[in-house]
Amino acid sequence: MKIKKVKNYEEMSRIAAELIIDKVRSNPSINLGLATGSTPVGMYEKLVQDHQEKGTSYKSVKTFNLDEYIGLSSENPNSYRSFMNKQLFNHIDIPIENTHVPHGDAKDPSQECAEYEALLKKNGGVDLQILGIGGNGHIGFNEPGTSFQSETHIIELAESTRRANARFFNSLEEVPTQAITMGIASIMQSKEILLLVSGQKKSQAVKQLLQGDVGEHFPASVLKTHPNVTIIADEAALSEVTV
Ligand SMILES: N[C@@H]1[C@@H](O)[C@H](O)[C@@H](COP(=O)(O)O)O[C@@H]1O
Repeated sequence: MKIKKVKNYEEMSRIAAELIIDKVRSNPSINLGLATGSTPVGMYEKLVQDHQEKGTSYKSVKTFNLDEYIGLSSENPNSYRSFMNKQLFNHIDIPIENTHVPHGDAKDPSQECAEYEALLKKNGGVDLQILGIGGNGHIGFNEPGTSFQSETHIIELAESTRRANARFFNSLEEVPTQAITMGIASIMQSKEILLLVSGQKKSQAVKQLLQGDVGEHFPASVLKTHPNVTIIADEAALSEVTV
């Protein structure tokens, strides 16, 4: 894993956006794997700004999001589909049919998982996957204990994850208990991975990632076995380790 140490959230967002813009310009039909959460918001803002000012086009780009809450329709403001439309898709020239987020309100969530995995394969997989990390080491919504062999599947959200994400909802009770997430194996099939980490509250997770063992107890540790991972982390996130 390559580690790029940056000053703060702003610099992390800028460098991540520059990397993506470079990739999109050199491969206009790239398949991007996208993440939600607070971490990539600044990066999306910069992609939108660049599109508006410099005209980087996403006409032939395809996107595949990591996960979605089960039970939330795409119109629900807390769905990851709404998040992506609001943060990115509505502001760039990507055809909406090129954007993929698992359907959280699918009648048969298991079938939706199988179809999402098939969709990834049919499109040749993800070229560049953007990731954030949960405080407990989750990537996508793959909670501790998830098999490294897992493909897109249904997950019971950890209590700590529901609490961390409750800030987006009116109350903790409203946070869904399950999600559909790309599996660890699905994520690992990506040709390249970019992990973004910012802030003191992620410093223990970063320490465990960099200094701990590889194992299913800490999902992000699998990234150490991938040949092409870059971590962009700010000083606060790296405050517990020396790099
Ligand atoms: N499913 C998402 C992840 O994809 C995200 O990386 C993580 C961290 O979120 P944040 O960036 O808000 O800290 O938690 C969420 O639960």
